[in-house]
Amino acid sequence: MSLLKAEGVSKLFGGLKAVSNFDMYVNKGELVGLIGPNGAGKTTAFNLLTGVYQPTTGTIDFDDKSLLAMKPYQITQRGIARTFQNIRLFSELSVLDNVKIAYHFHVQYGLFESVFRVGRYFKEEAEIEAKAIEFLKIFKLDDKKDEIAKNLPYGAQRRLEIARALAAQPKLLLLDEPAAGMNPQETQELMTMIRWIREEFGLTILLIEHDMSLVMGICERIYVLEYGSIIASGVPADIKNNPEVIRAYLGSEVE
Ligand SMILES: Nc1ncnc2c1ncn2[C@@H]1O[C@H](COP(=O)(O)OP(=O)(O)OP(=O)(O)O)[C@@H](O)[C@H]1O
Repeated sequence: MSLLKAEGVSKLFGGLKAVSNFDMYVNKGELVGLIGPNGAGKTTAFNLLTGVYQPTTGTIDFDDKSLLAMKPYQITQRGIARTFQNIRLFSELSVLDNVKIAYHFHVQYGLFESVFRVGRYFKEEAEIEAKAIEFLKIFKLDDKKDEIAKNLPYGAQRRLEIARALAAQPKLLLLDEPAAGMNPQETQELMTMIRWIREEFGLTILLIEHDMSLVMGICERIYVLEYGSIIASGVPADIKNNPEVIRAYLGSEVE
């Protein structure tokens, strides 16, 4: 059953068709890749799926309901969390606070209790902190919980952004170039973490990535975008050998 389904989606910026007649689905529990050369429309597609942009044409359904006209925060509440190509952390806050903030939507205490800090407030704050630390552990960040986010090395900031997205308890996680700026060893570790969280949390994951070893290594299905249109889709072995894909990536290895 598809959790996410986009049909005939286009996005025009003035005369430029950044995304054109985009059809894709992601089944529950799948790990799907979205690849394509620079400027192909990958981030625009993510921005359409998360309500940052409204499509010029087409429909987007998530969990059997339309996402059209919904604001990004409403889409997060519906169960889609994402990371960004250019990391967007609360850079002046601690590592721990970055993850705790993601629980906002789930916190149950009312205004009285939060203002006067009584009863349930303390219990829930303690629970939130314990859960946030669990997420930090998954991403090997628990020993850095009190550091200011902006002082973390780049690879750790990327992992923190994923931990924060996960803390929003999404059904679908969208990762925009999670391995960007990571060295091969960090990329390998990240692959293991992505596989693990998918299993552990029963997540569905859609990721954009330029690192072909990561895409080919973990994705079950891949969509290839070029000039805003999907030129191929299928399992990694088929994508690797697809002449259209090789042409689009002319000069670079699809391995
Ligand atoms: N807000 C915008 N206004 C005008 N044009 C835009 C806007 N956002 C993206 N574009 C254009 O749409 C096209 C697709 O851009 P997009 O960032 O989605 O590509 P991408 O595949 O994510 O690229 P990259 O791999 O370099 O991140 C590009 O030509 C880009 O210049």
